[in-house]
Amino acid sequence: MRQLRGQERAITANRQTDRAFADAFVAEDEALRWARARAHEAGLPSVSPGTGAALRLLAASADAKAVAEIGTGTGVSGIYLLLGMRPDGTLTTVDVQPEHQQFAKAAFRAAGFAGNRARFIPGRALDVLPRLADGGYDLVFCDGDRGEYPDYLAESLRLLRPGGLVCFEGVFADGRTVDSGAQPAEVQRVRELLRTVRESSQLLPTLLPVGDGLLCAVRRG
Ligand SMILES: C[S@@+](CC[C@H](N)C(=O)[O-])C[C@H]1O[C@@H](n2cnc3c(N)ncnc32)[C@H](O)[C@@H]1O
Repeated sequence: MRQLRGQERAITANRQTDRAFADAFVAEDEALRWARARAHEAGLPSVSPGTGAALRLLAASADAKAVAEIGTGTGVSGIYLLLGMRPDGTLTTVDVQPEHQQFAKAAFRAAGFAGNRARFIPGRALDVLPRLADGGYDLVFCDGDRGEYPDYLAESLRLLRPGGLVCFEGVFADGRTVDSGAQPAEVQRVRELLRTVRESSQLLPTLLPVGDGLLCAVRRG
């Protein structure tokens, strides 16, 4: 392997330090720590504190009343979204594994959210999303199967109201998205998503370097 020179090493270290600093900037309470611990036990990734805080901020600035989430997991991202949403807002969250959703349900309760703040739908995203209302959502957060991200985009554009936001977690794919070596189909689908979002005249995008990369775009009015 090529040896890193001093300056390159310094840049790498600074980026890692900055990322860790941004994550440590976010204070997580007992409910979030509990949800993270359940994810860790199940071998499941959950959004980083920095990504969670970005989602909370986006939900708040969109004054979100209706949010759809693909990939409930154990509820880490869901807690952040609920914290940013209006107090009368509802999170509709989809996961193919109902046992993950049971943990999320308990985590939302521990975080102090009333039961009617979240609607849990078990099932595969591409089976469930077509049943959700056109234009009925202020924000759609995608954190399910990366190989399906371009399909989630098509569904999200239908679900979002004009001015609504779509976000995709993990678009760096642990550095594989920018790696010039051969990559699996899942990474190629993420690249396809990035191209489509960047070239769409319907969307105003940005790629936030939080966690494993959070691609966000506003659907133009
Ligand atoms: C990375 S985890 C989600 C973590 C969660 N967003 C959090 O931060 O706590 C991905 C979740 O997506 C679910 N999933 C995977 N493929 C799916 C699909 N096709 N449809 C719905 N859910 C899916 C998995 O069961 C898993 O719970």
